[in-house]
Amino acid sequence: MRRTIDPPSPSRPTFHRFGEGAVVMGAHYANDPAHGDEYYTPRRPGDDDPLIISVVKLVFMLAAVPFVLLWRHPVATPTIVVGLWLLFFHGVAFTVLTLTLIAGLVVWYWRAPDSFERFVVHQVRAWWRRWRVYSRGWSSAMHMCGLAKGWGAKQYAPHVITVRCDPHTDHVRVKLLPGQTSDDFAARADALAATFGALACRVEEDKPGVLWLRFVHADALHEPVPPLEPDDPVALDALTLGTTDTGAPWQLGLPGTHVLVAGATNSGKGSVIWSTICAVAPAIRDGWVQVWAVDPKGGIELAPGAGMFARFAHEPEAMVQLIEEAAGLIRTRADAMRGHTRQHTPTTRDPFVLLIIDELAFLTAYMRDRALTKRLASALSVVLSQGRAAGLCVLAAVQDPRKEIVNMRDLFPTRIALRMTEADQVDMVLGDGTHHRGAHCERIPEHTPGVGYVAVDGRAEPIRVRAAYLADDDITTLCERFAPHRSTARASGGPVVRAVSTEAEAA
Ligand SMILES: Nc1ncnc2c1ncn2[C@@H]1O[C@H](COP(=O)(O)OP(=O)(O)OP(=O)(O)O)[C@@H](O)[C@H]1O
Repeated sequence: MRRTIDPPSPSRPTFHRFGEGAVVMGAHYANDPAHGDEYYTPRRPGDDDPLIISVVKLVFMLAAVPFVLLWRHPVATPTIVVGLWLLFFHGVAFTVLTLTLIAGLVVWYWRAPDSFERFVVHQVRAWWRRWRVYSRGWSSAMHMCGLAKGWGAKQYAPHVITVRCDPHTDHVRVKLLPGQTSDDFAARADALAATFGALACRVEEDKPGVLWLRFVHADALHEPVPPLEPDDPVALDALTLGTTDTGAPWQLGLPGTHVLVAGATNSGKGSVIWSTICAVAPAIRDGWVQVWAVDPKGGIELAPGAGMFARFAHEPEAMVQLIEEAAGLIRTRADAMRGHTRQHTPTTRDPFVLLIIDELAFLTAYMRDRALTKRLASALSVVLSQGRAAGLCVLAAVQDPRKEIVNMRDLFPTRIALRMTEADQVDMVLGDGTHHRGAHCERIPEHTPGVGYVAVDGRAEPIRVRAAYLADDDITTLCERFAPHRSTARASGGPVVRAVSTEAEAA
């Protein structure tokens, strides 16, 4: 016959020592195999609290309910609370109107998050930043940065006109004090950035007496830009090569200019070259743009794209020959154009030529053969001085922009400065005063290759950009998609042969 043991009263827990049975709180059965499996019913802590503690706990639990609801139902809870509050204090009509407005905002955010962000989130952030940052401490910040002025007993600070925000930058439009110039602010840019807790402050003149202070809080160019799908048909005067730090596309025009890309080793000069080739690729396929490529680094950088090139040379003699050919083409075109037109129009019979020279300094300064150097200098001066009108654009990369290395620097109207080793190289590339106006190329981190500054016509301040990056696979894909038909370009140091254009083929 089985013996039963009555459970003890829950209000009076029984404790046992190990060996005698399990020590548990609450109902207990002795660990006696003769009476079946041991079990116990654990009691929740606090069951035996005095009344006052239980009441306090209950109050805390009730106070936590709204937070728990908000946590679990972040949209429904505030909607119901706001709805009830409106209904109670403002009546039905107002409640319906407000809830409709809120629902409209929710739908806007859901259907078009980009425009919602631009017109609502950024606007609210701008109001907040203006009130919190650019109003309260503004005068004292200007004073501390040496940008306030005194007249008699009074002190004056520049006036904030507008504040705009995007995810990375605060744009503050400021009216200068009499006697101030944008250079005064540019000289204090680092101090302004530190005062307002920004990574950098860029100063841009808006109109006389008014400027924009761009306080950069996060680097919009931190992440690499993936390869960009080229426009088809190609617009040669607005090729998209990457992105600017405002998120806008970085566009470059080739007709009527030559482009110099300067940057230390591994600064990403190759990415500017490949982004340009990618942007003109559909026109290469269609035959009205040709790429002639010169790669003094033994063909390593440009060889993967040889299938896209009408000419390709990487041996000293062949490279000089190729540039002489370009000079010859320019002379022929100039003869044909004289008296008819002043600007070349590209066609498949007479295509626009993009002459790419990777590491120009090798050709101009480091080539040992003096005869070749002389031939090169003469051909290059024709190409750079007369090529623009004749439908030829030189895109050249250089590591060292010093005058003695690139003595033809001034013949490149468009310049791109990537990461540099020294601050004084910036003005050599982008022009006097650009470093002072914010093009701090020596501060570009090594881990962001492809980031640089570009001087833009009509704007005193350089813009910060990042070129799209094409990995080897992307270049292979590009060649497969856009190589011109029956290209006869060869990756060799020997003579190079013109690619057959579509129109010429048809003929
Ligand atoms: N735009 C870019 N975005 C991300 N990574 C890049 C970009 N451009 C280059 N890189 C990376 O940086 C490395 C060096 O780039 P690249 O060869 O273009 O530099 P470079 O300036 O031409 O150097 P060098 O003068 O030594 O030839 C590349 O292998 C690539 O990994």
